[in-house]
Amino acid sequence: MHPLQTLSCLWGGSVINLGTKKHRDKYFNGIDNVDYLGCFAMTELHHGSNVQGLQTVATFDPLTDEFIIDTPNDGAIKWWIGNAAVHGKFATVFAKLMLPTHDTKGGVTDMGVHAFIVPIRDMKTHKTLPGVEIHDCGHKVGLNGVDNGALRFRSVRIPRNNLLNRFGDVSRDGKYTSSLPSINKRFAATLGELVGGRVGLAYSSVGVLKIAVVIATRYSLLRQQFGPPKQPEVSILDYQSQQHKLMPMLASTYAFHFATLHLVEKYSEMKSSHDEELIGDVHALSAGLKAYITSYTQKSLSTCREACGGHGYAAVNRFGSLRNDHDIFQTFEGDNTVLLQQVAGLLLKQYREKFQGGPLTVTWNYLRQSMNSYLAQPNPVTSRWESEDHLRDPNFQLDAFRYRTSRLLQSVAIRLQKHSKTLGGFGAWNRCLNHLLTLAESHIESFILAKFIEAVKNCPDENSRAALKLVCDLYALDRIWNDIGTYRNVDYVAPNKAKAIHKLAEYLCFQVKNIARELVDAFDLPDYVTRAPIGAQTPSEAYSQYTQSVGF
Ligand SMILES: Cc1cc2nc3c(=O)[nH]c(=O)nc-3n(C[C@H](O)[C@H](O)[C@H](O)COP(=O)(O)OP(=O)(O)OC[C@H]3O[C@@H](n4cnc5c(N)ncnc54)[C@H](O)[C@@H]3O)c2cc1C
Repeated sequence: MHPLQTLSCLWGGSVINLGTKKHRDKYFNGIDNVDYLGCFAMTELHHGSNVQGLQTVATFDPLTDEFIIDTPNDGAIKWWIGNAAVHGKFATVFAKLMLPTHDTKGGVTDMGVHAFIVPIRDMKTHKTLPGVEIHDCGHKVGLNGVDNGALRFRSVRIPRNNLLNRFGDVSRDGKYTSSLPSINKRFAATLGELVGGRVGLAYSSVGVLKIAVVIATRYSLLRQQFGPPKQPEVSILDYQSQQHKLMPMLASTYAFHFATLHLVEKYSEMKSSHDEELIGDVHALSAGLKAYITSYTQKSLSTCREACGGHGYAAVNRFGSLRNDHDIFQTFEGDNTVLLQQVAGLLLKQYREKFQGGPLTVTWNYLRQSMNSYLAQPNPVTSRWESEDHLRDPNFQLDAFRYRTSRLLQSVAIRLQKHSKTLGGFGAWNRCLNHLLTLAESHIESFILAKFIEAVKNCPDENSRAALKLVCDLYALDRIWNDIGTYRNVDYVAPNKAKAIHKLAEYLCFQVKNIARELVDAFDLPDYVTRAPIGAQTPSEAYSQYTQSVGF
């Protein structure tokens, strides 16, 4: 998805999802035909991740039936607001809703953060409206095709109807009503409506990863350096080290492809059914997959650049711009470290509910089955099994992933309980933070593997199924090997089995290399999408396109 589309989704999505019929009637067509270009103004100079710390205020004036939007100090200047500096006509401004208390002292009550539609430029002249001050946030590391602006409001008056009132409303006489009982519940519902952006980012990040993997793999097949004495040079993908850099990445790209397809499906199901359980699932999955995949892609972009040597550094071959433009995917729509903590928090909630006998939602269901067996010691017999059939058995692979998640979950729950006695909840959480992040990543990896295994099983064509199975096995065993210390520490894997896993993972890298061209071609990305001469689909054209790009 193009960043501009993400931006219009954020602005449009906020009006549609946080507003009610009157807002949809008034704004939908204008948003849809881009007459009403707008922006999503949540972040402030002093607060990004901590949305509840926002300081912009919207005070209700019962005399005029308006809200007055104010930036009380420099820390509350809206910052990084996409589309604000150049094109935006409207902004969805997140501000604390203040209601007069009707006492003699003229006090106000803070009802928590709400969203308001604030016009920022004149519809005809495009001039900035009175009371609104806008500046460009300046040149960025990447994504400079989209402007990001800073906004200050000085007593900007907007009609009461501009409150996006799906989760909380103010009546003509200044009374607050909401179907949700507390500020925290309203806040969660408001942010919960914004998961669409994360779904889009997770999906687009896989798109970026595909482009990078396609370029690096095709070039690695073409490029030749060294070889046995008096024999032709070999392709750099014949080197074990190059296979190790790129083939698990190719396998991960396939794994993420299936996981994000599932996420998009669940998201559209959620949008039509409004099913509570599904909403919880999609919230956790979108946070986890966005964080996990965008971090992985960002690291991979550097690996691909390096894997293509000097020519990988030529701007025309795109790794630099992909790396710069994608980098911020890790931060916007929720910082990855913050999002993973939400996943860990939800896992702990499920863990507590399990022990209180409550139901588990579908995505987490494996915890019910696995927790019981994993609280016992690993089986000393299976921990030694090392045959290829066993290691390539999806049951073993999934069991290993889920075992790790369950152990991490159980141990962090115990640690949190212990530390909270002396450090309090916040301190205990911070003491266990790295453990919690590992837990969240482990859960997401388990989910991704489960979806990959399902995709292999459902693949109708026998040859493609065999190829996918190979790729899936590489994904699983490479991940287990990466975390072999954890498995060894608890004797889930005995030394002989650890060795066998490593050997097989290396062999699978080699096998996947043998079908690497077909695997990248299957992404069906034409040259006008990859746009990197060294990654040209027709190998014979790669060098000539590249030399032409510098003027030969
Ligand atoms: C190009 C760009 C476009 C953007 N577009 C928009 C937009 O259109 N609208 C909008 O409202 N915002 C936008 N943003 C803002 C963006 O959403 C925020 O930057 C993002 O949410 C992160 O917040 P922050 O910058 O305050 O980071 P911080 O929260 O200050 O994070 C800084 C560091 O602290 C760490 N950290 C913070 N809290 C915790 C914690 N609890 N535990 C552990 N570590 C923590 C983070 O992991 C990070 O490493 C944009 C930003 C950029 C750069």
